[in-house]
Amino acid sequence: MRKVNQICCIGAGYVGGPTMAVIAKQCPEIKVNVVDINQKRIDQWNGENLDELPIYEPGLKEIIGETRGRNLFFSSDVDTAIDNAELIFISVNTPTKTYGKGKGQASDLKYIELCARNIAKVAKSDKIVVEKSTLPVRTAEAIKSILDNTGNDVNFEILSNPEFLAEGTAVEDLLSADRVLIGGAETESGREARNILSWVYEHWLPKERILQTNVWSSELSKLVANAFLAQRVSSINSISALCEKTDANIAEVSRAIGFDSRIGPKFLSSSVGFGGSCFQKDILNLVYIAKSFGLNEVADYWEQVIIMNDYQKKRFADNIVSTLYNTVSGKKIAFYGWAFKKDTNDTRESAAIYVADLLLDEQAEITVYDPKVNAETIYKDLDYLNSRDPEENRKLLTVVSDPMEAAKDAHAVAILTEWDEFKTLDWNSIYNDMLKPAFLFDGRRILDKEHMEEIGFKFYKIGQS
Ligand SMILES: NC(=O)C1=CN([C@@H]2O[C@H](COP(=O)(O)OP(=O)(O)OC[C@H]3O[C@@H](n4cnc5c(N)ncnc54)[C@H](O)[C@@H]3O)[C@@H](O)[C@H]2O)C=CC1
Ligand SMILES: O=C(O)[C@H]1O[C@H](OP(=O)(O)OP(=O)(O)OC[C@H]2O[C@@H](n3ccc(=O)[nH]c3=O)[C@H](O)[C@@H]2O)[C@H](O)[C@@H](O)[C@@H]1O
Repeated sequence: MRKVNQICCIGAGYVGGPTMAVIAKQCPEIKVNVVDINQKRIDQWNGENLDELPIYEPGLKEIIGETRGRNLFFSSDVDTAIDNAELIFISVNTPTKTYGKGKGQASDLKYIELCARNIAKVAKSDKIVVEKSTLPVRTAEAIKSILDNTGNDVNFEILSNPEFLAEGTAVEDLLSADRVLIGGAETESGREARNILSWVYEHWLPKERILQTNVWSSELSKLVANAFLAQRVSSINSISALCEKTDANIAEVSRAIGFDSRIGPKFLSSSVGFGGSCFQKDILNLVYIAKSFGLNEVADYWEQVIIMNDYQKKRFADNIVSTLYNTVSGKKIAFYGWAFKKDTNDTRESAAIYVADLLLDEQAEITVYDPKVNAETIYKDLDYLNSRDPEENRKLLTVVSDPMEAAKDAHAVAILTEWDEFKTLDWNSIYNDMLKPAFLFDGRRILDKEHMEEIGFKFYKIGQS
């Protein structure tokens, strides 16, 4: 079987960086070039200080330390990397469109198309092009058409190889993936290409976990996997609202249903709402695709997952306002956490952004503490919503590097991210430093209600009355 010596990955982001680092670690004989047009990001990947990589993921800096300069290279020289590689991963962003047809729902494929055109322009020898980005079903057709019609008469084989890692556990997820999915054409060259990609993963994963399908099943499965995962979160969050009205406890309900092996215990933690760059984007894309085929009932069914998630974020913010005597104007509210989940510095679509925005509309004064997210990112997230002048955002919201400072003289503390360190804060001191009554809103269910009430807090925990 043919093997490959050089791999290139276009896109050095949350997927490209960790995925290629793990491939480089597990396949020392393969040279892996990760390229990006964002020079700043490349410089950060190449930086001396491994604590300042552009992406924070547990275990990542150790792997970068081991492989960078050995068989893992980061560069902005996209063309040379394409030219040298036999296998090219496309791992660029595919955000929701913000303009034109499909605005607000369809995926924006302009970066994908640019990559395809770049490959077509540069390639002088046969290439296997791998869709690593999450793409609408049948995108491979468009990529193939661009490559075949504008190329230099070389043969391109397109594979779909969606990524299933979750942020915060990316390295672990890559090293012991539940499965790797490879979709390819049912032709001799298609099968050969699939086997070559499978060989890369077989360096560390058992062959039974490497699934091969046709391209369209692979592309669609990625959207469906995210839709099913998000649906579980919205389902349990819908029930959290009911628990708060009925004295049932969402943790007990989750546990009780999760014991059923057909349901299973994972992804049943009620929260302030799911965030992250992909759940919402991928479901909206699924909704758009269904609509474009006239499948309106299918589209409505999945759209409800997003509607429920928006409701959960709004419910949390509304509850803060109504509990604080129906006004938060001029009141200091401390936000613990801004990232969309623990162990990542990623804030894309984080529930915290939307909760903050709703409270800022009510003229609250918010002070944010997050162990991994900086002020620049937080302001960028808020400004992006365009709800008020950027100066107003900076006036009403401050960012601090100490949780005690955030809580000082606050009317309320709200937990937006489940960082482990929040569980062991000195909650007695926090209580003492706050105005009374001191309100505590646990949007991640990480604190013990009885204990917090013993300290003196007026405590609200999502999914529990
Ligand atoms: N973030 C995650 O946990 C996961 C993301 N995905 C999917 O993977 C894809 C990438 O996501 P992320 O890594 O989070 O995005 P990201 O935004 O972190 O990284 C994408 C990178 O691609 C670069 N880029 C864009 N166009 C380029 C071009 N023409 N040439 C070279 N570089 C270019 C950008 O500068 C950026 O650094 C998306 O389709 C996403 O849906 C899939 C699984 C997990
Ligand atoms: O395509 C993607 O981008 C990735 O999306 C998710 O990964 P990620 O968004 O990084 O993180 P998750 O652990 O799935 O969490 C997503 C959101 O749901 C929330 N969540 C998760 C689980 C849960 O029980 N409750 C809950 O509120 C999290 O706090 C977070 O805000 C999927 O889990 C990955 O398999 C997928 O590859």
